[in-house]
Amino acid sequence: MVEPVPVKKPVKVTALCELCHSRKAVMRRPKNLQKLCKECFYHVFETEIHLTIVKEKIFYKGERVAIGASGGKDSTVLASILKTLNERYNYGLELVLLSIDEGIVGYRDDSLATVKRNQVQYEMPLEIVSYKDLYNWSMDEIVACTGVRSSCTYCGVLRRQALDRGAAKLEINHVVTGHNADDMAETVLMNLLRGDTSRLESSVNITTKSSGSPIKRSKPFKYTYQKEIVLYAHYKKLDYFSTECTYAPEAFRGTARVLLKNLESVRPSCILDIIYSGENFKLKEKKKRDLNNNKKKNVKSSTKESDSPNEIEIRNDGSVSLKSGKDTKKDGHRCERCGYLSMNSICKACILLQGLEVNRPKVAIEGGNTAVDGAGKLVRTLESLSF
Ligand SMILES: Nc1ncnc2c1ncn2[C@@H]1O[C@H](COP(=O)(O)OP(=O)(O)OP(=O)(O)O)[C@@H](O)[C@H]1O
Repeated sequence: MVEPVPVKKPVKVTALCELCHSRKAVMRRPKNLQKLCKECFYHVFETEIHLTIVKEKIFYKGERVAIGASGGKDSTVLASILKTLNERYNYGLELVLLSIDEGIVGYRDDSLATVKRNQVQYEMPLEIVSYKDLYNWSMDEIVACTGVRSSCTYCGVLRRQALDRGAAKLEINHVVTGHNADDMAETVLMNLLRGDTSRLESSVNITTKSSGSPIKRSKPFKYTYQKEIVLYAHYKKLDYFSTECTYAPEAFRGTARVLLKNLESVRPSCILDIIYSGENFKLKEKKKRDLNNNKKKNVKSSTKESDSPNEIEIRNDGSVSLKSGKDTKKDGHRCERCGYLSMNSICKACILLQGLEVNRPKVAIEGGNTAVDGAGKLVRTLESLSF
């Protein structure tokens, strides 16, 4: 009997890193599928963020900067990398962690514990500002009053102001957040799909400001892929909190996220390409005016003009948008209710809070959770808000 010839298994050639050509590649870089070793990945990841900071002139030497620290992966990597770059390139920044406690039991209390550990790990001071102290409402109470569906709108408006107020308390004029390229591309897609061309134009700015506020907000991760942030945090063994917020993500953003993930899987560069398209989108002046006029017609529920300059718009997907009205003032004006800087006579946070106050006794009497999911109920809730 003839012995079978042993089949030689092909020798597995381990891929070498495409940058250093000497170390073993351990990953395919999500942005361009390049095979890289860990060290080269750290190098390109950190250098690209440094180049964005320099090119966009995000900081000036000696600036005091507050890092919006939620304890999640993005802001934890942001704190870690700003510490590294600040030391490596001598930016001369004074970095402070600024956390907002929205009052979401079982979520924010746990993530704040992470930020407190980060405070020690990165040797940065930490300031915590809570919704309850600022607004006398926690997010849990707000959701009990208005329902889950609009929670992101309330939380977003209140958080932006809370970050500004926290920074002002620290006498800091610049807040950086961990918003990344995926977040940017999602926002562009959402505005595009809604036909919200006026927002589309400004949604890709790397530095922004709330109306009337002296505090800048920047996004050093504007061109940084979420998957790379996760890989960096993983390889560097950073201490971060990975649980999703208890309340559902903004409904339409979730849809845009799924769409973006599908697009990314067939063409990784599409995230940057979408941002690039957003950056080059410019409205003609006449179009801008026409759009503003058309928007007024679409408003389903509006505040009394004499009482408040803002309007609430309920979109088809059930999400809520606050729009600036006619009574717009110049920078440096203060909200008539809370006294905080605002371009309108009443700031967006106060508009929302006033509506909530009307419903607070009802929630207390019913003693239960009035949270509702349906867009119809949300519309009724908003219609019942009086200003
Ligand atoms: N409670 C908070 N306190 C301070 N900053 C916050 C807070 N929540 C969000 N931010 C800032 O806004 C950025 C974007 O927040 P978002 O809610 O989209 O979370 P995310 O994409 O999961 O980010 P992260 O992973 O940092 O939590 C965060 O990276 C952080 O800089």
